[in-house]
Amino acid sequence: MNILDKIVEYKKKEVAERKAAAPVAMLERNGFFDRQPLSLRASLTDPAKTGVIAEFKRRSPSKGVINDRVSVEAVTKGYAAAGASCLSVLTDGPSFGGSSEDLMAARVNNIPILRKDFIVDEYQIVEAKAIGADVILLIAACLSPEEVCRLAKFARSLGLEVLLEIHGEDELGHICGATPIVGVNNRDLKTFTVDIESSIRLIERIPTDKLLIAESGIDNVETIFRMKDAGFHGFLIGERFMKEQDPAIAFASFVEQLKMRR
Ligand SMILES: O=P(O)(O)OC[C@@H](O)[C@@H](O)c1c[nH]c2ccccc12
Repeated sequence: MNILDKIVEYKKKEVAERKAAAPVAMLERNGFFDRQPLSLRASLTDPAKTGVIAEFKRRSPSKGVINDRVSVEAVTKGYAAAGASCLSVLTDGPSFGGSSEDLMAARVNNIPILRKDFIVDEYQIVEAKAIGADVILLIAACLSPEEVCRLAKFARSLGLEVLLEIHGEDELGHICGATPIVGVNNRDLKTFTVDIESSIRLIERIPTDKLLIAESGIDNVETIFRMKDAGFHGFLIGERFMKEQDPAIAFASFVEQLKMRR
Protein backbone atom coordinates (compact mmCIF):
# COMPACT_ATOMS: atom_id res chain seq x y z
CA MET A 1 0.00 0.00 0.00
CA ASN A 2 1.43 3.42 -0.91
CA ILE A 3 1.51 6.32 1.54
CA LEU A 4 -1.44 8.09 -0.09
CA ASP A 5 -3.69 5.04 0.29
CA LYS A 6 -2.66 4.80 3.94
CA ILE A 7 -3.44 8.46 4.58
CA VAL A 8 -6.86 8.14 2.93
CA GLU A 9 -7.70 4.97 4.85
CA TYR A 10 -6.86 6.73 8.10
CA LYS A 11 -8.74 9.86 7.00
CA LYS A 12 -11.96 7.89 6.52
CA LYS A 13 -11.72 6.54 10.07
CA GLU A 14 -10.96 9.99 11.42
CA VAL A 15 -13.97 11.50 9.62
CA ALA A 16 -16.29 8.84 11.06
CA GLU A 17 -15.04 9.63 14.57
CA ARG A 18 -15.35 13.37 14.12
CA LYS A 19 -18.86 13.05 12.72
CA ALA A 20 -19.88 11.15 15.83
CA ALA A 21 -18.23 13.69 18.14
CA ALA A 22 -19.45 16.82 16.33
CA PRO A 23 -22.41 16.38 13.99
CA VAL A 24 -22.85 18.82 11.11
CA ALA A 25 -25.48 20.83 13.01
CA MET A 26 -22.88 21.49 15.70
CA LEU A 27 -20.25 22.63 13.17
CA GLU A 28 -22.73 25.06 11.69
CA ARG A 29 -22.91 26.84 15.01
CA ASN A 30 -19.19 27.58 14.86
CA GLY A 31 -18.45 31.30 14.66
CA PHE A 32 -16.89 31.22 11.20
CA PHE A 33 -19.63 29.22 9.52
CA ASP A 34 -21.64 32.23 8.41
CA ARG A 35 -18.76 34.39 7.20
CA GLN A 36 -18.59 35.27 3.53
CA PRO A 37 -15.57 33.43 2.06
CA LEU A 38 -12.89 35.37 0.18
CA SER A 39 -12.19 34.57 -3.46
CA LEU A 40 -8.94 32.87 -4.46
CA ARG A 41 -9.64 33.71 -8.10
CA ALA A 42 -9.97 37.42 -7.33
CA SER A 43 -6.87 37.43 -5.16
CA LEU A 44 -4.74 35.53 -7.70
CA THR A 45 -5.60 37.94 -10.47
CA ASP A 46 -4.99 41.03 -8.28
CA PRO A 47 -1.92 42.76 -9.80
CA ALA A 48 -0.95 44.16 -6.39
CA LYS A 49 -0.28 40.61 -5.12
CA THR A 50 2.32 38.02 -6.07
CA GLY A 51 0.30 35.01 -7.25
CA VAL A 52 1.97 32.94 -4.54
CA ILE A 53 -0.07 30.68 -2.28
CA ALA A 54 2.22 30.51 0.75
CA GLU A 55 1.91 27.37 2.82
CA PHE A 56 2.26 26.69 6.54
CA LYS A 57 3.56 23.13 6.84
CA ARG A 58 5.33 21.79 9.95
CA ARG A 59 6.31 18.43 8.53
CA SER A 60 5.60 16.07 5.67
CA PRO A 61 5.86 12.35 4.96
CA SER A 62 8.63 12.98 2.41
CA LYS A 63 10.79 15.35 4.50
CA GLY A 64 9.93 14.60 8.14
CA VAL A 65 10.11 17.67 10.39
CA ILE A 66 10.46 20.87 8.34
CA ASN A 67 9.93 23.45 11.08
CA ASP A 68 8.29 22.94 14.44
CA ARG A 69 9.53 26.07 16.15
CA VAL A 70 7.42 28.79 14.51
CA SER A 71 3.90 30.05 15.21
CA VAL A 72 1.20 29.89 12.59
CA GLU A 73 0.01 33.42 13.41
CA ALA A 74 3.40 35.07 13.05
CA VAL A 75 4.32 33.21 9.87
CA THR A 76 1.00 33.71 8.09
CA LYS A 77 0.85 37.40 9.05
CA GLY A 78 4.32 37.83 7.54
CA TYR A 79 3.28 35.94 4.38
CA ALA A 80 0.21 38.17 3.98
CA ALA A 81 2.13 41.39 4.63
CA ALA A 82 4.73 40.48 1.99
CA GLY A 83 2.08 39.97 -0.72
CA ALA A 84 0.90 36.35 -0.65
CA SER A 85 -2.26 35.97 -2.73
CA CYS A 86 -3.50 33.18 -0.50
CA LEU A 87 -2.44 31.11 2.50
CA SER A 88 -2.41 27.33 2.56
CA VAL A 89 -2.66 25.70 5.97
CA LEU A 90 -2.21 21.95 6.48
CA THR A 91 -4.93 20.63 8.79
CA ASP A 92 -3.89 16.97 8.63
CA GLY A 93 -2.43 15.89 11.96
CA PRO A 94 -0.83 12.45 11.54
CA SER A 95 1.29 13.11 8.44
CA PHE A 96 1.74 16.88 8.40
CA GLY A 97 1.49 17.98 12.05
CA GLY A 98 -1.36 20.39 11.31
CA SER A 99 -4.81 20.92 12.84
CA SER A 100 -8.07 22.84 12.52
CA GLU A 101 -6.73 25.12 15.26
CA ASP A 102 -3.85 26.11 12.97
CA LEU A 103 -6.27 27.23 10.30
CA MET A 104 -8.39 29.15 12.79
CA ALA A 105 -5.25 30.88 14.08
CA ALA A 106 -4.36 31.91 10.51
CA ARG A 107 -7.81 33.48 10.17
CA VAL A 108 -6.40 36.71 11.70
CA ASN A 109 -5.47 37.44 8.08
CA ASN A 110 -7.74 38.98 5.50
CA ILE A 111 -6.60 37.00 2.45
CA PRO A 112 -8.07 33.68 1.27
CA ILE A 113 -7.07 30.51 3.11
CA LEU A 114 -6.87 27.07 1.52
CA ARG A 115 -7.67 24.13 3.78
CA LYS A 116 -4.92 21.69 2.86
CA ASP A 117 -6.11 18.20 3.70
CA PHE A 118 -7.25 14.95 2.15
CA ILE A 119 -10.96 15.51 1.59
CA VAL A 120 -13.02 12.40 1.04
CA ASP A 121 -16.37 13.37 2.56
CA GLU A 122 -18.84 16.30 2.60
CA TYR A 123 -18.39 16.51 6.35
CA GLN A 124 -14.84 17.82 5.92
CA ILE A 125 -16.15 20.58 3.66
CA VAL A 126 -18.66 21.75 6.26
CA GLU A 127 -15.78 21.60 8.74
CA ALA A 128 -13.62 23.72 6.39
CA LYS A 129 -16.29 26.41 6.29
CA ALA A 130 -16.75 26.25 10.06
CA ILE A 131 -13.05 26.80 10.79
CA GLY A 132 -12.81 29.80 8.47
CA ALA A 133 -11.39 28.38 5.23
CA ASP A 134 -12.22 29.99 1.87
CA VAL A 135 -10.96 27.29 -0.47
CA ILE A 136 -10.77 23.50 -0.27
CA LEU A 137 -8.40 21.11 -1.99
CA LEU A 138 -9.68 18.05 -3.85
CA ILE A 139 -6.97 15.59 -4.84
CA ALA A 140 -7.69 13.58 -7.99
CA ALA A 141 -5.30 10.83 -6.87
CA CYS A 142 -7.62 9.88 -4.03
CA LEU A 143 -11.06 10.47 -5.57
CA SER A 144 -13.04 9.24 -8.58
CA PRO A 145 -14.12 11.80 -11.19
CA GLU A 146 -17.71 11.48 -9.90
CA GLU A 147 -16.60 12.12 -6.32
CA VAL A 148 -14.65 15.21 -7.40
CA CYS A 149 -17.69 16.60 -9.16
CA ARG A 150 -20.03 15.87 -6.26
CA LEU A 151 -17.71 17.29 -3.57
CA ALA A 152 -16.87 20.35 -5.70
CA LYS A 153 -20.53 21.17 -6.21
CA PHE A 154 -21.18 20.77 -2.52
CA ALA A 155 -18.30 23.12 -1.61
CA ARG A 156 -19.54 25.72 -4.08
CA SER A 157 -23.03 25.49 -2.59
CA LEU A 158 -21.45 26.67 0.69
CA GLY A 159 -19.68 29.55 -1.10
CA LEU A 160 -16.23 27.92 -0.96
CA GLU A 161 -13.90 27.79 -3.96
CA VAL A 162 -12.26 24.54 -5.00
CA LEU A 163 -8.72 23.76 -6.05
CA LEU A 164 -8.66 20.46 -7.94
CA GLU A 165 -5.19 18.90 -7.81
CA ILE A 166 -4.06 16.65 -10.61
CA HIS A 167 -0.68 15.13 -11.25
CA GLY A 168 -0.67 13.15 -14.48
CA GLU A 169 -2.44 12.73 -17.79
CA ASP A 170 -4.57 9.94 -16.39
CA GLU A 171 -6.25 12.48 -14.09
CA LEU A 172 -7.35 14.94 -16.79
CA GLY A 173 -10.76 13.26 -16.72
CA HIS A 174 -11.30 14.54 -13.15
CA ILE A 175 -11.59 18.12 -14.42
CA CYS A 176 -15.22 19.18 -14.70
CA GLY A 177 -17.45 22.25 -14.89
CA ALA A 178 -17.46 22.52 -11.10
CA THR A 179 -13.64 22.80 -11.00
CA PRO A 180 -12.59 26.08 -12.67
CA ILE A 181 -9.28 26.15 -10.72
CA VAL A 182 -6.85 23.33 -11.44
CA GLY A 183 -3.57 22.71 -9.65
CA VAL A 184 -0.83 20.61 -11.17
CA ASN A 185 1.23 18.94 -8.48
CA ASN A 186 4.87 18.73 -9.54
CA ARG A 187 5.30 16.07 -6.86
CA ASP A 188 3.95 12.57 -7.30
CA LEU A 189 2.14 11.86 -4.03
CA LYS A 190 2.88 8.16 -4.33
CA THR A 191 6.61 8.28 -5.06
CA PHE A 192 7.51 11.88 -3.98
CA THR A 193 9.47 12.57 -7.17
CA VAL A 194 9.26 16.17 -8.36
CA ASP A 195 9.14 16.93 -12.10
CA ILE A 196 8.49 20.52 -13.22
CA GLU A 197 8.89 19.69 -16.92
CA SER A 198 6.10 17.12 -16.98
CA SER A 199 3.76 19.65 -15.30
CA ILE A 200 4.58 22.17 -17.99
CA ARG A 201 3.81 19.59 -20.68
CA LEU A 202 0.58 18.59 -18.97
CA ILE A 203 -1.01 22.03 -19.05
CA GLU A 204 -1.25 21.92 -22.82
CA ARG A 205 -3.95 19.32 -22.31
CA ILE A 206 -5.98 21.32 -19.75
CA PRO A 207 -8.93 23.39 -21.06
CA THR A 208 -7.76 26.97 -21.57
CA ASP A 209 -10.51 28.56 -19.47
CA LYS A 210 -9.12 27.09 -16.22
CA LEU A 211 -7.09 29.07 -13.70
CA LEU A 212 -3.85 27.11 -13.28
CA ILE A 213 -1.80 26.65 -10.13
CA ALA A 214 1.65 25.04 -10.05
CA GLU A 215 2.22 23.13 -6.82
CA SER A 216 5.25 21.79 -4.93
CA GLY A 217 9.01 21.70 -5.28
CA ILE A 218 9.29 25.34 -6.38
CA ASP A 219 12.46 26.70 -4.80
CA ASN A 220 13.54 29.65 -6.95
CA VAL A 221 12.08 32.60 -8.83
CA GLU A 222 13.42 31.32 -12.17
CA THR A 223 11.02 28.39 -11.94
CA ILE A 224 8.16 30.81 -11.35
CA PHE A 225 9.03 32.81 -14.45
CA ARG A 226 9.27 29.67 -16.56
CA MET A 227 5.95 28.38 -15.29
CA LYS A 228 4.30 31.78 -15.77
CA ASP A 229 5.44 31.82 -19.39
CA ALA A 230 4.02 28.34 -19.78
CA GLY A 231 0.61 29.56 -18.61
CA PHE A 232 0.42 29.06 -14.84
CA HIS A 233 -1.36 31.81 -12.87
CA GLY A 234 -0.52 30.82 -9.30
CA PHE A 235 2.25 29.07 -7.36
CA LEU A 236 1.80 27.00 -4.23
CA ILE A 237 5.00 27.01 -2.18
CA GLY A 238 5.65 25.52 1.25
CA GLU A 239 9.00 24.02 2.10
CA ARG A 240 11.13 26.68 0.40
CA PHE A 241 10.03 29.11 3.15
CA MET A 242 9.11 26.77 6.00
CA LYS A 243 12.59 25.22 6.13
CA GLU A 244 14.04 28.61 7.11
CA GLN A 245 14.28 29.79 10.69
CA ASP A 246 11.96 32.70 9.83
CA PRO A 247 9.68 31.63 6.97
CA ALA A 248 8.05 35.08 6.68
CA ILE A 249 11.42 36.80 6.14
CA ALA A 250 12.40 34.13 3.62
CA PHE A 251 9.14 34.77 1.75
CA ALA A 252 9.62 38.56 1.84
CA SER A 253 13.09 38.28 0.27
CA PHE A 254 11.73 35.87 -2.36
CA VAL A 255 9.10 38.48 -3.21
CA GLU A 256 11.83 41.12 -3.58
CA GLN A 257 13.54 38.86 -6.14
CA LEU A 258 10.23 38.41 -7.97
CA LYS A 259 9.72 42.18 -8.15
CA MET A 260 13.26 42.87 -9.36
CA ARG A 261 12.74 40.64 -12.36
CA ARG A 262 9.35 41.98 -13.38
O1 LIG B 1 6.47 22.27 0.19
P1 LIG B 1 6.35 22.34 -1.29
O2 LIG B 1 7.20 21.35 -2.02
O3 LIG B 1 6.57 23.76 -1.79
O4 LIG B 1 4.83 21.95 -1.67
C1 LIG B 1 3.71 22.69 -1.20
C2 LIG B 1 2.41 21.95 -1.56
O5 LIG B 1 2.28 21.95 -2.96
C3 LIG B 1 2.41 20.54 -0.99
O6 LIG B 1 2.45 20.64 0.38
C4 LIG B 1 1.20 19.71 -1.42
C5 LIG B 1 0.66 19.66 -2.66
N1 LIG B 1 -0.40 18.83 -2.69
C6 LIG B 1 -0.57 18.30 -1.48
C7 LIG B 1 -1.54 17.41 -1.01
C8 LIG B 1 -1.49 17.05 0.30
C9 LIG B 1 -0.53 17.54 1.15
C10 LIG B 1 0.45 18.43 0.72
C11 LIG B 1 0.43 18.82 -0.63
